[in-house]
Amino acid sequence: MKRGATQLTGKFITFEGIDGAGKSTHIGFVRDWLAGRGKRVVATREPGGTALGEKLRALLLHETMHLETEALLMFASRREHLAQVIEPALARGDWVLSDRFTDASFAYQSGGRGLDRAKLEALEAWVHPRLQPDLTLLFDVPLAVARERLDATRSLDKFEREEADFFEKCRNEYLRRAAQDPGRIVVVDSTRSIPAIQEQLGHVLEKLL
Ligand SMILES: Nc1ncnc2c1ncn2[C@@H]1O[C@H](COP(=O)(O)OP(=O)(O)O)[C@@H](O)[C@H]1O
Ligand SMILES: Cc1cn([C@H]2C[C@H](O)[C@@H](COP(=O)(O)OP(=O)(O)O)O2)c(=O)[nH]c1=O
Repeated sequence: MKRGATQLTGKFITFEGIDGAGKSTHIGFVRDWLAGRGKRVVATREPGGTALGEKLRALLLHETMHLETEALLMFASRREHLAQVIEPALARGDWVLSDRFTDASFAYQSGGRGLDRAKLEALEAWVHPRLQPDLTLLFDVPLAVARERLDATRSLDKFEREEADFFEKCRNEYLRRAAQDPGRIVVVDSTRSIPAIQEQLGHVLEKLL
């Protein structure tokens, strides 16, 4: 994909879905799948992925703040992440796997919390006007399934403690975006078994090689 003046040769894959949908589980599989085919892979996450970004992540996940402050800090973390990690890796020809990217801001800050979508579009146009993921894997599960998986595993952060209605709205915004951009966003039915999902991921990845 052409991304403006700099020639970037690696591929950029993002992993999205509501909390507990299975993103972290499948990033490991995709990393191993690509490494097995000789690709150099950088696995990273948002918010975070840099020293500064991880500090912003700690604030974002644990402090109460104004909705616009939250959106701005998500994009501040992203700006640093692009400059320090994503763009240099793509320029080297590495594949970048990011646990969340800008679709998460639309799903959570706009879908979930109700921020005007136009404000996020403005931030997106500022922070990454030309770069979009080559592929976004949207792990989709009904809320009840995600909740059950999360409750079984870990203590919950600020976002994960939100009410059911919040996640329904996040999920709907993700699905709306997927319907609008089916060439980039692949919806993965994450209610299936892990091996069944991985078989689908293998087919999707083959097409990117
Ligand atoms: N398809 C699946 N079937 C059953 N359990 C799953 C599946 N995918 C993930 N899990 C489990 O659900 C929990 C949450 O998955 P995780 O990958 O951490 O989600 P996320 O990163 O999207 O929040 C983990 O314990 C994981 O092992
Ligand atoms: C990247 C991003 C994440 N988030 C939220 C979604 C998640 O609840 C939280 C952290 O994401 P995540 O890394 O998926 O959490 P975990 O490590 O617990 O699986 O940040 C946003 O609200 N907006 C964003 O732009």
